Amino acid sequence: MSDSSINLDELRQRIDQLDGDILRLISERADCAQKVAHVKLAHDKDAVFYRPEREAQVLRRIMSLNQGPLDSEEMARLFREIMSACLALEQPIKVAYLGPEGTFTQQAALKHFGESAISLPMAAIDEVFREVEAGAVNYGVVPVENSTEGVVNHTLDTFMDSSIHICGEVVLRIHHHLLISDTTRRDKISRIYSHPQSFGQCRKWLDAHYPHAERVPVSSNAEAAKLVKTEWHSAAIAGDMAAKLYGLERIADKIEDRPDNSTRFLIIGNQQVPMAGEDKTSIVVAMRNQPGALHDLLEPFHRHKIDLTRIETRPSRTGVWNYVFFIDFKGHVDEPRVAAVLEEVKLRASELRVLGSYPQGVL
Ligand SMILES: O=C(O)C(=O)C[C@]1(C(=O)O)C=C[C@@H](O)C=C1
Repeated sequence: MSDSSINLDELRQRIDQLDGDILRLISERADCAQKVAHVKLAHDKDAVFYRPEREAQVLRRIMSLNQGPLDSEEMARLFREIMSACLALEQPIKVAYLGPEGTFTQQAALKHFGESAISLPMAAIDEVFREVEAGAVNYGVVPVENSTEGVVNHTLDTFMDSSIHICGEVVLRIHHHLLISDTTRRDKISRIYSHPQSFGQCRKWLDAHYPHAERVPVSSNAEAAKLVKTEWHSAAIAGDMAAKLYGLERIADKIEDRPDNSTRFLIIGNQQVPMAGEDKTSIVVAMRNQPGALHDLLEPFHRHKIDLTRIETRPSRTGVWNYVFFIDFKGHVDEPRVAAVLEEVKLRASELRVLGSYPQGVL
């Protein structure tokens, strides 16, 4: 036996030993989570099992303890899955997302809740809201803004008619690929299907590589991938999940014009989330139509040194809501300085609603 094979055997024995230890520790952890569930139920028969603030703390702690060789994000992803399985033991979590299957929103849902969550596709954003409001699912996931294409107006508009809370956020790096099926003639591609936002995100690449192909907008990237299965002269722009789901081949990878192309998704639910330590708050404010309204609204944030991360204006759909602003800022409503700012804003606005305070996306 050569030296290298002795080493290999020894190393594999060590790995077997470690796997046994990891297995025992994960089982012990799962046992603890089950006990946590009993404690929660003993206090409240309608106990809430999913705790976004605790999950964010667990993942941040793992990332700060990690010393390699795996990188911290990779390590956090492994713990994400362990926690997801532990939560499923407490209560299987149902999550509605903007479908169909294979969309980036499904990818975001799984990134946030882990693979043990039961994810259910919905045909439209308002359907995701409705399912959560009706209690048919525990949580929902909807896209809210893309770094290249901007805000998803439909999501913001739906918040105006809903009493739902934001419980979390997740940011997903969006990589688009050009996909074909096994029957596609790759030298004869004359039609490309995708979602309008994805066409927007890959405009320059398409102009350079397929200037003459017809660009056909469809309701989702997954739908685009599905259509390509049956057409020999068509391709689709979609992500990894859709490619795998429909067994398509990637003939060009990462064709988005901006390498940092990412989409932010919101987790919506019926629960208010306690402070995690690094939180964000989203509010919607209606101001009367008068000069200086926006300045009046923002001035208290500036004075209390609160960091705004986003502000969007949407047309009001009722008489009362003249100007409607969606504002995100760092901090939690339970922090005194945030509570003070909101008190001031309330005096200046015709309407103020806190959509939610929630942990800043960790992964
Ligand atoms: O700490 C809790 O409340 C738990 O239920 C345990 C646990 C975990 O596995 O760490 C599981 C699910 C919750 O969402 C948060 C954390």
